[in-house]
Amino acid sequence: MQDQNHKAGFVNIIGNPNVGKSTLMNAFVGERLSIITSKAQTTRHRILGIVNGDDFQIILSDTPGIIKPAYQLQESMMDFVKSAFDDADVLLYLVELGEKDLKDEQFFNKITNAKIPVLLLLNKIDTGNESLLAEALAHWQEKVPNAEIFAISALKNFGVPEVFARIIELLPKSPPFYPKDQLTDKPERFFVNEIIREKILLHYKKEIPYSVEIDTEEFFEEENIIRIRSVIMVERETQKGIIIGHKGGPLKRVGVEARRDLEKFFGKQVHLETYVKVNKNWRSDNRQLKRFGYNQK
Ligand SMILES: Nc1nc2c(ncn2[C@@H]2O[C@H](COP(=O)(O)OP(=O)(O)OP(=O)(O)O)[C@@H](O)[C@H]2O)c(=O)[nH]1
Repeated sequence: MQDQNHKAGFVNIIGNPNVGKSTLMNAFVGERLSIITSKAQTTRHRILGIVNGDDFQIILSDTPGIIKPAYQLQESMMDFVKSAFDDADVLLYLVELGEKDLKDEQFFNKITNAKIPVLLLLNKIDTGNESLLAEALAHWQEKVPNAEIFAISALKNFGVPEVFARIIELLPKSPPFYPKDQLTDKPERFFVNEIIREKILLHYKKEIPYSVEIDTEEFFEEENIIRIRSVIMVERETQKGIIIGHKGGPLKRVGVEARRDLEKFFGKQVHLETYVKVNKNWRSDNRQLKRFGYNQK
């Protein structure tokens, strides 16, 4: 049954490059032990992450292109920008301490005229002192009178919980937009592990899949490609030989098939590197089990 009090909505993060958007995302997500999605591309927003709680779902996205100089903006781009402002339930305008320059007036006017709540997050306050902070607060209050201002340090997680709480207050009552059970606690690496594991289940005899754990050590997204390095962990040297197989053929097949599925899943080209490592008796080691998410105690 749907909880009548459930809240859900779209929160759009805007701001100049390098002001700390990703760091803020990580602070939100880390704190709630929630998820970052598979960077789902929708027509209007680029979803950065979804933070789920029992009674809320925050869908965070940013608006690429919005801060580019006006001369680069084409008509269609302006529509895009407009829709980003209209569709969001809350706007997070991220600035950093010391930043004053408003490079794009049109964009700035959209913020000051926004019909939805604007939270102006003054980030990186750990880099300044009190007088700089006071000056910045006064500056932004005057420039964006419709905004609620929060002084934060995304890196040090200072002020972030307060922003988080305020966002939840501002979200409209709504059922979740994305399935919560499928997304909670499952970062991108989890999906990578699952896809590789599935191929191992398909291609090896019974006992092997149960001795295997996948650990994705690297997940690095570039503009056109995602570079992934995953370890296939086994308990014994003999299992390593079986996984690699005759002239490496079976392992190669796992890699090729997993990569194909990963490309479908992430909607992007994937470079996947897999290697096999013996981790003696990992299944009997509590610390290891916890690391792989089996033992939550
Ligand atoms: N001192 C300090 N540094 C921060 C803080 N937040 C972010 N940074 C740093 O600022 C730099 C840029 O942070 P990102 O989170 O990558 O910024 P971004 O806005 O996502 O950058 P783009 O995606 O390139 O637009 C990194 O070196 C961060 O470590 C903060 O609160 N304090």
